[in-house]
Amino acid sequence: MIIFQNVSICYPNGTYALTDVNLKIDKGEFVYIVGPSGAGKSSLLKAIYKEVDIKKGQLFMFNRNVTMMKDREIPYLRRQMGVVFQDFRLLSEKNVYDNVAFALRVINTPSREIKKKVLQVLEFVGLQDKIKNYPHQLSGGEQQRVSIARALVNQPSLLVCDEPTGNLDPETSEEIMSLLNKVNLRGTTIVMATHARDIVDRYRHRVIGVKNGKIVRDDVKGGYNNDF
Ligand SMILES: Nc1ncnc2c1ncn2[C@@H]1O[C@H](COP(=O)(O)OP(=O)(O)OP(=O)(O)O)[C@@H](O)[C@H]1O
Repeated sequence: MIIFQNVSICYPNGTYALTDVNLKIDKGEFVYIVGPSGAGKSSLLKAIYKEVDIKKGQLFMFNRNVTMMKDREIPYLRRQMGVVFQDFRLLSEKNVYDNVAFALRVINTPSREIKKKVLQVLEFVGLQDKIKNYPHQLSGGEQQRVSIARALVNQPSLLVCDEPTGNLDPETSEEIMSLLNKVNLRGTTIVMATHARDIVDRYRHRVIGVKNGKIVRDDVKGGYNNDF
């Protein structure tokens, strides 16, 4: 599903965030990206959702070479994935229903289909009773559920999560993790950058360690460890 071949990423100011990264992620996998602050975890995710250019190497996604993809093609690629951030990034002036529906409206989905899909996904994340609430009327965990619902409403095969539990207390983080596990069990591939040692140790999945822009470990069902 995702193949990095000797990928390097360099920001406009000359900082190399990834150098010569080789990585293959198969359909259906759940992969943690771990590593110290500034290691390149978010940059690796940004390469996947095409927010940064690839300086060197090749990136293949969904059986396509997307390395030099034209800007106008990027929205079509992004429709095949959902992205979840630490800070939720909800639209504060829209209620739960409209935050989720927005993702479908921008691609001109018929309104009857929007209603069906939005209600289904909100039930899946357990927010069917809060559809009229605004983000400020929700807890952090509920806001993250809305952002997961928004990421999933278009039924993507890939979910990219950048520190999805970074702003949540341990108990709420557990709830979000069990939701993400449920998503993965339905067949969605998940790539998740995290600093949450407890979570990586408790919900065992493949662990990729990044340090100084390089992959330094890749363990099947590994724990967090300190020595990356
Ligand atoms: N927009 C940018 N412009 C220039 N350099 C950047 C930019 N974004 C990140 N960097 C640099 O790229 C490197 C990798 O950053 P990245 O955000 O990918 O790390 P990270 O592992 O996600 O860190 P954290 O755990 O703190 O979020 C760092 O040296 C960072 O300073």
